[in-house]
Amino acid sequence: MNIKLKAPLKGEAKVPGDKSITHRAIIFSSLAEGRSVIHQPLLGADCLSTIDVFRRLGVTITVGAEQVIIESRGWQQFEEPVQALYTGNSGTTTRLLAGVMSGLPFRTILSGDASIGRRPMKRIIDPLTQMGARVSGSRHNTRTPLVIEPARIQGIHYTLPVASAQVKSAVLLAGLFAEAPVTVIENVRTRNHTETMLPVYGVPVKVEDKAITLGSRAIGQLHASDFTVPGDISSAAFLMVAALITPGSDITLHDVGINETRDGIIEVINKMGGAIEVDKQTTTGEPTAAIRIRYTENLKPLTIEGELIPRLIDELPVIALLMTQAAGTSVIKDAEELKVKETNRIDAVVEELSNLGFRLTATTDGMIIRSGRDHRQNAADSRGDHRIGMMLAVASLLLDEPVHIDGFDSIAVSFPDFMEMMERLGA
Ligand SMILES: O=C(O)C1=C[C@@H](OP(=O)(O)O)[C@@H](O)[C@H](O)C1
Ligand SMILES: C=C(OP(=O)(O)O)C(=O)O
Repeated sequence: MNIKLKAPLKGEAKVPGDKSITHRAIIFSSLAEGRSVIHQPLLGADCLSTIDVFRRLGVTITVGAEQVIIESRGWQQFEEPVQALYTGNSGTTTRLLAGVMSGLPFRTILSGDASIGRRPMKRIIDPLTQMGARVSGSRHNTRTPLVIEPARIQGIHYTLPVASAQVKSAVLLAGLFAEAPVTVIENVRTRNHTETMLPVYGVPVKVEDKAITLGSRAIGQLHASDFTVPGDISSAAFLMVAALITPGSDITLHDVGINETRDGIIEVINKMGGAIEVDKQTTTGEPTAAIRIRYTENLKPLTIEGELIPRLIDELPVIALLMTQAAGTSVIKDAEELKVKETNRIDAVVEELSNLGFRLTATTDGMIIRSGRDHRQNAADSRGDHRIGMMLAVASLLLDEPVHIDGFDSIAVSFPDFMEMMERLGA
């Protein structure tokens, strides 16, 4: 697709629902007996993959534009599937559901697309196996398809070897079925939606410093509940960066989730001197805000590393683009995890933006980003990765010629209305 976005961006918008939270709301609602309504869900392809899996287990799920209604007879009434369960392009679906399936009384097989087939699964197979789950993967237990046999799940005290909310959540979800308490220790904090949402669905969770604990057989306390999903800050990030880098822009994004484990991009924009105003809303559930962003000249370069990285992991491709507009050299460190996302996002960002003339160098754990641009080609490849596709579309705001982006339809994974929203804001 040929894309040339023009600015300035003006006006107000509401970004789609949070992907991580929508996945979890679908999972908890499907496991619980009764009727649950998810308000303002994300209906991107990844969340539809999670819905599809539970439909195959016999859960009735009605998808509307503003809400998803889940009517379940509870996990004990799930039907044994007669096919492998397809998880599409979604790492969250694959890893979280491996935890869930570990506790079910029948055999399941989880497999996804080619990208999922390249992503590491040993990180969940190891702790699940230690819990007594019978999970095996292809290629010496490192990849999908995952074959999961019924087993008695034991308690565990597990320290996460990688900062991953998906691994933490896989252990906690299997832990719902465990015969003894389950504790996960995370030395670097990752997104906390599993532990903050479980109590809404009736399951008490003890969070003490770095330790997250569930009681034994906690699944017994799970009940149906309604849930309102806030806007996804990871989707808002593309619009925020678009406005920051295009002269004359001034936009306000409403109802953006600003959970403290997800708000790293706000810290980055502030430290770079970007014009951002965060107006916190008083809500009972997830914290949200209206975020106003204006074009900013003379952005300051920045080095980001350490505990900040998990708080903005999915925003790094578009943050790297933002850093090309700073007056000096910026550095992203401690971000090796980018190599195992939908694609190797260190290589994808550095190579695709370098092809467009921007000045980036890959390092072992991130990248170095310099200011300025040499004119190069106007063709780029999303590599089948939604976040790379949208980052490249935002990059077109900085170019004179349209950019041809291969595989742009991958954006449907997390932000199907991205182009419509950009147009509504004047792009
Ligand atoms: O738990 C989640 O919902 C997610 C966790 C993160 O992955 P990791 O746990 O692999 O870091 C993130 O990149 C992904 O988009 C969603
Ligand atoms: C990494 C991502 O998602 P997942 O791991 O669920 O495929 C993402 O959305 O950027």
